[in-house]
Amino acid sequence: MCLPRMDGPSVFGAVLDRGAGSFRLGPADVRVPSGRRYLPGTMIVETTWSTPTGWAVVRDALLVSPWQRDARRESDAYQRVPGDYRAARVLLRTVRCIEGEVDLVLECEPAFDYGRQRGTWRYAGSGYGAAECVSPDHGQIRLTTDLSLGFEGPLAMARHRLREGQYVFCALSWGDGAAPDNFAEAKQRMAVTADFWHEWISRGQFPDHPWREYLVRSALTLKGLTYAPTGALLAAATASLPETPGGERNYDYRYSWLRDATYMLWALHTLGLTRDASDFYYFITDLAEGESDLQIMYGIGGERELTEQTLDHLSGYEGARPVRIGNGAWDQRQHDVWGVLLDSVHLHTSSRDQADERRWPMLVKQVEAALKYWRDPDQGLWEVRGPAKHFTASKVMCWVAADRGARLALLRGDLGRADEWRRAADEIHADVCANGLDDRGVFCQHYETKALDASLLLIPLLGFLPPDDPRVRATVLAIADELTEDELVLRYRVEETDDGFGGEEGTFTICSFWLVSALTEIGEVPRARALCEKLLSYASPLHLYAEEIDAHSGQHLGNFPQAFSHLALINAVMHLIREDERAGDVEPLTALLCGGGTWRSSASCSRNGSPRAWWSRYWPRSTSSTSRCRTRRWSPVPSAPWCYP
Ligand SMILES: OC[C@H]1O[C@H](O[C@H]2O[C@H](CO)[C@@H](O)[C@H](O)[C@H]2O)[C@H](O)[C@@H](O)[C@@H]1O
Repeated sequence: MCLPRMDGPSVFGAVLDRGAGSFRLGPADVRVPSGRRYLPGTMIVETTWSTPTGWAVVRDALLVSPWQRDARRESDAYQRVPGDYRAARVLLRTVRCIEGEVDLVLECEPAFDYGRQRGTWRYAGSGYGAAECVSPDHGQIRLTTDLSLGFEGPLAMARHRLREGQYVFCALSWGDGAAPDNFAEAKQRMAVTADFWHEWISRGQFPDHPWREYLVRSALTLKGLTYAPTGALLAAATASLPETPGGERNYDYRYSWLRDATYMLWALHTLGLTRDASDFYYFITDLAEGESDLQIMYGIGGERELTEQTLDHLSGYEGARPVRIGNGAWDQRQHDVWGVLLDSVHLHTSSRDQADERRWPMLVKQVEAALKYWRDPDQGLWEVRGPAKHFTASKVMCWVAADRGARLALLRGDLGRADEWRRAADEIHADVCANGLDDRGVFCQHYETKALDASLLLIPLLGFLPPDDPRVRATVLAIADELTEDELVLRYRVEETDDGFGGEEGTFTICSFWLVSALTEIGEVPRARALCEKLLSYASPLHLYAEEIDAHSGQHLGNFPQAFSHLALINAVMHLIREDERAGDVEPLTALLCGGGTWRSSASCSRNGSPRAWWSRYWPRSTSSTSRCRTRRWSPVPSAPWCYP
């Protein structure tokens, strides 16, 4: 747990070193729970314990509260428009004994500043139920409980025999967070938090399908990675969980990458969850105004410098060192950055038929940057720390910037720019097709290699070429056959790519889910379905995914939960569900998404803001009603013949 923000220094960091702070509430004599789950549709975790004497259920939640209209504005005040709820700055834990009796123990041992500083406990008030732990340099945290607390050095403890039907709570609060005073209030505030999550998730449109729960959990996870005061979206909730057991590929992902964030919005859009997008665009617009070049990533408060350092006092997860915070990629040049932003804005703008005027100058700058730099080498979307290369995927993304820029310019009636950017897009397209292929007709990692790279699975997904193009088919199948371990996809072969680090890495989950989508696109549906089923079988018991999977052990590797994996899961699963609909297995999802049982005109499809399936954005499928919707949408923009009728 990191305070006061998700990118702050940890207070409980035992995952990276047993001495770096921990907080346990559970049975005294059992360490492994019988089961864990999220309460459906929420971010409340429920852990069930079986002990020799009875059963207990623990619920944990970061509380969300209705916004207090008279709330004081603080230094970390909202930069975005406040909604009805805000983070309450309280971690609430409740315990109920459901059978027999359970000896309960609470052990709270904070270690501030990534374990570098111990605090001092003292009681707050006249009883034993409230205490605060004060650190010399890092503020304080408070514990409020209906148990009786005592202190053993840096450890606050409570012991209690809980009998059937009894319940207790404890709340950890910080900043201006106000903890509940008693169990009744705790229960009520847990219910408000559940309401918040239920309200949010019910804005989405989820197909009635056996895989629905994977979609719901992925969407909630992406929402959980939102930093509401600024609109920033985090790549993952952790730092330095290793990509190789015992290895050195340990990075801090508690930042906002443009790439990760805009792909997150793409996935949420697919499910009809579009409202979070505008906050992120305002976040980026603020940053881009006054800056000549947009960075590839920012701190979640908009910080520009994210200098990497190692925390050598920490032993690392299962000994994987060094532990890194900050991220050395922050000042890299990665040429996909303009394309991901333009694609995302284009998707959201065209589905709403409205554009934000303030955003346009910022977007113009991004297209111009893509056109200025696309001929240069870069570090690529995998952020390699070896020499810059002419990465094929980066050039494709520059094409995306020009292509989406041209479409947006046309929507605005800016015919001059639309024409100029269309011609630039065609030039980049031709360059990629001339230099990015090997002699088999397979797209390669960069212009001077024959190595494969899973980022090229984006070619059909972003509409650079249609899925029935032989080069697309050859690339997708080459990756499926040659860049996999036990069918799961590597982002590249580490021995063929100088990424600046040693050692192996696991298969990249985003790439495996991209392969599901790409195989579906090229018509290899049984293979896509088998891979998707396999990937879903690797989900953690809470349906969460880390960045990577070890293909041999199934172990999740890297930071956790990782937005990349979940956003790609959403798009892969929706690809296959659409195939089911096309085969007539289930009610057409497209009809559900457009808000009724029958298709309306393309105009109503877009005007009511309903999300047309993202996969149908670029190429017509002659028999589907989606293509009617799409055909009308795209027809004014002149481009490659396969894109438009
Ligand atoms: O490959 C080395 C790089 O690995 C990390 O980057 C990866 O995570 C990013 C956040 O999800 C993602 O945007 C990127 O595409 C991934 O390759 C790490 O952040 C980099 O510092 C490191 O160089």
